[in-house]
Amino acid sequence: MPLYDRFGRPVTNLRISLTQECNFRCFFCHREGQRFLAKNEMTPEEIERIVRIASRLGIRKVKLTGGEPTVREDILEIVRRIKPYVIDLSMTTNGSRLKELAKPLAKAGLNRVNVSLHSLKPEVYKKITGVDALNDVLEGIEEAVKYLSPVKLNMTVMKGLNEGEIWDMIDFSAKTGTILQLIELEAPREMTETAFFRKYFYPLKPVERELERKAVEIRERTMHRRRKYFIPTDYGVAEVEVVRAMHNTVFCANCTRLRVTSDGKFKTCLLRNDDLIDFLSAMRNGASDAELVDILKRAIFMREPYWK
Ligand SMILES: Nc1nc2c(ncn2[C@@H]2O[C@H](COP(=O)(O)OP(=O)(O)OP(=O)(O)O)[C@@H](O)[C@H]2O)c(=O)[nH]1
Ligand code: SF4
Ligand code: SF4
Repeated sequence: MPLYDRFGRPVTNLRISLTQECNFRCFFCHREGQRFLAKNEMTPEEIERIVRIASRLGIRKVKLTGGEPTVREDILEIVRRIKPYVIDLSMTTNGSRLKELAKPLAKAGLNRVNVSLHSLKPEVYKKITGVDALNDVLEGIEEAVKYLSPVKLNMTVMKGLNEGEIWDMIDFSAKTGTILQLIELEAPREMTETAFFRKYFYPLKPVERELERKAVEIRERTMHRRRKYFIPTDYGVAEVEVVRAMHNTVFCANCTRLRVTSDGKFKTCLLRNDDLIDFLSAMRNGASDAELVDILKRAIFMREPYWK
């Protein structure tokens, strides 16, 4: 049985940032909301221990994130160590190393991947990510579909950059047998009035209306109450999920996630930074499992919906 927070939300997912390092330089990167660069990374043993403890409290879904998780040399060991405690073990990646890693990751126990793919145009891709890696990523996706299905493609939609590619991307996802996630740019409250946010924010509500009109079927996930649209294309039916978090009270009311920063702190919300609870120091100072359970429970108690 999972634990519930004060707002009646079960906590069933752990999103673990393995590193803040990344081989890309996306200009809008939020690094899982971790504002300060941390070099102090958890070891595979420490990651395994916190996953084992969380699994005892009903947290059986784990997502590995970053930075870029595959830049860690010990990524296969990490996956191998935590898989025994996890039902759904997934990773969010930029896809640049998937061509060589998809098969070994699957063998180590990874179930699925989400790959960032913001554009199919090499020049736009480079403008967004800072690297000329579109071909590598496309090859990585092809490999991932063989071993880590279902593969989700994450497209953060930004005004003036890639909003004109949404329908091409829907075709591409049908063609490749992947699921497309259209993601609205998001930021904490204090940043929503910045020139940067105003410049790139592209609201997805109108796109959702169009998807609604074209869909042959619509399903709703319990997680965030996100809607998934089944859209007919020339290549078969595409599955399109919309991630629209900004000012979305329903999204937050159905959030079941707890985050772990790369330097071993629980983080209760992507958009908050006043909510960090250090467990790694306690672990390194000899804390017992029972003490770590208490720290985890404290983090769950602190959780609250960001948009209320
Ligand atoms: N505000 C908010 N945004 C989120 C949250 N989870 C994911 N997102 C957004 O969705 C993007 C893609 O998330 P992913 O890491 O692919 O994970 P996911 O799609 O949520 O997870 P699965 O569907 O279970 O694979 C992130 O970069 C965020 O912008 C969340 O809990 N809160
Ligand atoms: S690939 Fe991901 S972690 Fe790396 S810079 Fe881009 S958004 Fe950030
Ligand atoms: S409370 Fe809302 S903003 Fe915070 S992590 Fe959950 S869904 Fe995201």
